[in-house]
Amino acid sequence: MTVRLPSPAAPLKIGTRGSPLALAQAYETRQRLGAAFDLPEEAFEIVVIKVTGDNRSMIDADRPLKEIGNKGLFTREIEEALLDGGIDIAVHSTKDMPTVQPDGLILDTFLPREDVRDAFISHSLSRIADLPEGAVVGTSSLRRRAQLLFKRPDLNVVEFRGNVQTRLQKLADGVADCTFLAHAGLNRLNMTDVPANAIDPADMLPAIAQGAIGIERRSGDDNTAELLAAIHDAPTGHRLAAERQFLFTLDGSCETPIAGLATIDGDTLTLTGEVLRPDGSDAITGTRQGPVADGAAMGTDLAQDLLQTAGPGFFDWH
Ligand SMILES: NCc1[nH]cc(CCC(=O)O)c1CC(=O)O
Repeated sequence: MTVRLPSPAAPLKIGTRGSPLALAQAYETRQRLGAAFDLPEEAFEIVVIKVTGDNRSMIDADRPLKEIGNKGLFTREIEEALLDGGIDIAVHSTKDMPTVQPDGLILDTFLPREDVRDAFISHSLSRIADLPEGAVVGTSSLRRRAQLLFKRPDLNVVEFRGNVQTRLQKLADGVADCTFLAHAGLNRLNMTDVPANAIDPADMLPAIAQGAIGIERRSGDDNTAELLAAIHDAPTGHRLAAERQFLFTLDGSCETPIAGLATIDGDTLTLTGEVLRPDGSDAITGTRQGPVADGAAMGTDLAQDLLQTAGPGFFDWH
């Protein structure tokens, strides 16, 4: 089959949320598709879709899965547009995506991954270890909160809601001594003036799929599948298969903060995962290593192992 290319008369409709980060990700997708098939910008139409999550103050992929995870708070309207044919593809931060897609939709295209690390943001300090006893940390991420309290029970964690700009303003106002953001977001928005220092994943394991743009399509749409195959990054796909299968298998314990990261070195994939009690009183980590193609099986195995170690009481915290 020869692929049918979009054109200015019949553009490929790219659906996205309207936030600056979401738009930057949609533009990157358009740019990569344009370059792969030598197409002008006008062969693509960016369709901005307002989503339920955008009306809420606490948008964060690190919320408990029970709150957002498989309800797809951020994605429902976009997925409806995709199913309706109002758009042809949907561009997402994979970190915000449920591990299971609605019937009729497939999420299997991933762009080359950006920086996976969290960034430490502070006007006066450069790393977590610099925080004085009792320092105030601003974050609404359950994961970051639990990870920090696990290592530093002395810290005072306060809620930091809203978008990147709002959170940075709070920091400038002195509401907290530091905050945290995914470094990928800062990079994609070219926010070079933000006082950010990348944190080693050994010190703060990132969220599943952090830094990875994922593109969703209709399952029967073979032409679009063929277009997307040209921009899919296989190593990123293998890493996310491991991380997202780990998350999927943990799904039953949906109130718990979860972190995970897969890396590839030659033919070997290494998956590290972490589950924590939300108050940071306990954390369990583990690692699996194996052939790149076995990532999903390693994700299942590691998750089952951590659940076993955690035992039934681990996730009862309230
Ligand atoms: N929680 C919202 C969200 N979803 C994706 C990113 C950053 C980009 C990415 O990880 O791909 C962010 C912001 C953040 O966590 O600082």
